[in-house]
Amino acid sequence: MANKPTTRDLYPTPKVAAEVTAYSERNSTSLPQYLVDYHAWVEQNHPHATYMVSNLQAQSLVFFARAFGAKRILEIGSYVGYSALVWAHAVGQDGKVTGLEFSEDYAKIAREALSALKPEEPYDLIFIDAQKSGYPAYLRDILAGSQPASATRLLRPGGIIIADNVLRRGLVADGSEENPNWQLQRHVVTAEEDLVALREFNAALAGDERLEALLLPVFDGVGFARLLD
Ligand SMILES: C[S@@+](CC[C@H](N)C(=O)[O-])C[C@H]1O[C@@H](n2cnc3c(N)ncnc32)[C@H](O)[C@@H]1O
Repeated sequence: MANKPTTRDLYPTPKVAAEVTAYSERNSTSLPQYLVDYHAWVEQNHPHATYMVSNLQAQSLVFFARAFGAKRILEIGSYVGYSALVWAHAVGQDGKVTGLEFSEDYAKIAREALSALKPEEPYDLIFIDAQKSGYPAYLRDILAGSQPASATRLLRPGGIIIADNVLRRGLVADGSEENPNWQLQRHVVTAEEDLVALREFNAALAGDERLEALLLPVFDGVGFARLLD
């Protein structure tokens, strides 16, 4: 019996993959026009526009947030606020979104900000989309800050963690030189320390008994976890 096709067999050329993405975007619930316009404006005016999630990924984030019933969202890594606006759209007027973004010495500032956060109510969803080498520390801080007995938890029981870019063009799973992205992307997109940190993060997500985890090979790799306690 033939094996099920892999992602590469399913979308074997960049053109097919682009058509599939555009088709999926058209056949998913639309984003409001102001979000699409803001994304396009950032693409035209900011040098690091590729930092942003795509519009299709934004559509998926809105869907997940609403399906999870998330009303209070913490985002680590906001850049110029596109995904924060997307979360705000997802949660609506009675929701709350907190975005963390650094200027200098970011990891330290963000970790301090994260540790200093004492929300009146725990968050329902935490989105990690910041400096990749910090992912294991963010996860440790989230778990330490969400102890079952604690009166001021960061993430509620049953709360969701979503982490972006956890596969880094496949280099996290296959960091060998045979991976064509090794030459192409390694020095542009990611550093070896990022790959090491992302492997540690993915293993921690899957291995922690307080979490139920799912790593989806969509976009640049999206890690999901549900906090059980
Ligand atoms: C991939 S971009 C975020 C993109 C944004 N989530 C979006 O989709 O529109 C990552 C951002 O995280 C910021 N950053 C990196 N490490 C951070 C940290 N430890 N705390 C807060 N912000 C951080 C960077 O300045 C950068 O703007």
